Amino acid sequence: MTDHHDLHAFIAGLPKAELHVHHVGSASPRIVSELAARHPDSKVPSDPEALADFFTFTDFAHFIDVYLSVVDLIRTPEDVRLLTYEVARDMARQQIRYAELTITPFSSTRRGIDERAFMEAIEDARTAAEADFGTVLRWCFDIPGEAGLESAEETVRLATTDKLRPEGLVSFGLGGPEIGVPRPQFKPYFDRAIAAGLHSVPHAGETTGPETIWDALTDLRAERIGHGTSSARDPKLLAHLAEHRIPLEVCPTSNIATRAVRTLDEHPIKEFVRAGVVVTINSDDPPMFGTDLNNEYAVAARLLDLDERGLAALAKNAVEVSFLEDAGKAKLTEEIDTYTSAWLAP
Ligand SMILES: Nc1ncnc2c1ncn2[C@@H]1O[C@H](CCC(=O)c2cccc(C(=O)O)c2)[C@@H](O)[C@H]1O
Ligand SMILES: [Zn+2]
Repeated sequence: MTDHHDLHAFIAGLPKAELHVHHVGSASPRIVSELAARHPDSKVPSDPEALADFFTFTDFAHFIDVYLSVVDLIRTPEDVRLLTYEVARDMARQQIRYAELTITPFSSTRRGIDERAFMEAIEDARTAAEADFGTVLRWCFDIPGEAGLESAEETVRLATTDKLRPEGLVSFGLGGPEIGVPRPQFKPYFDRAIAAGLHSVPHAGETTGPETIWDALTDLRAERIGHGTSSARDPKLLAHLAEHRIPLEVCPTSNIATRAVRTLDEHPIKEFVRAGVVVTINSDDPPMFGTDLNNEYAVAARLLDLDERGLAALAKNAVEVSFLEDAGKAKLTEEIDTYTSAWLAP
């Protein structure tokens, strides 16, 4: 029988991949303070206690409001580089070896950051982070759906224009509120992104019902679903996800923080696994939700009653369904196996 403490230590050292985590949403209090000090007119508090209070949400709309006030702290290419590089440092401390970071370039270009300088800043941070911390980063550019089709056009343009498209870009997403923002209207933009070789990974069924997830599959040709929480209400959908091996990017603590799910014990992750759906564990906007990826693995261990082997299997799921190249996948999978065997050796 593994005790609780040992399992936490195991998770902390386990090499991991994260597939659903937002760029701005990963700004830790340390990073926020640094940005707030550069831009003292911002309404974001820099004191950690006041920040924890600021990061307590009444509902999803309130969360997006607060999220945008942190977006407002990112004003120059240097801010973008600092944020990206420091996020990678925080990831490396948790043994995150690979991450697909969701970036909303529209939010930065519409606030006046030059598009080329933006791309250079994230790419420079990516290269430096890999060299300095050993964490491999890839990008998902997402449309902030509520900002309308203008944001969709701008995002797909930035993602598919040869002179702009960053080397690390692997996928195309859709985020923000779902209520009142039907998915099918984004089909032409996803078609263009997919034609340019990007993978489709929209958020769906986080704050709306299973129909949104069907739309994401049918119209946006989703290869993985961000959250997909409400699929638990549709057995046919669960069977479809399982049969076609469409993974769900599950973010348990996020769902509680934004009030998409009432309590962790009511989280449907167990139903997903029971239905044979591939699940991956993710942190979404970790400092805003008072969590990190290690804590999300601990939550998953509790909800799914997992031991070390079960946790290693979850970590390997994420590697397998990631958009990392095959050699990188094989290397990280082997690292997970080696670590787990060494940990369990008598
Ligand atoms: N749990 C989440 N679920 C969904 N999305 C999440 C989650 N966490 C973080 N996001 C991010 O929030 C952004 C939302 C930004 C947005 O709605 C908006 C609307 C109008 C104007 C502007 C602007 O910038 O001017 C932005 C998304 O693109 C996404 O990357
Ligand atoms: Zn998300």
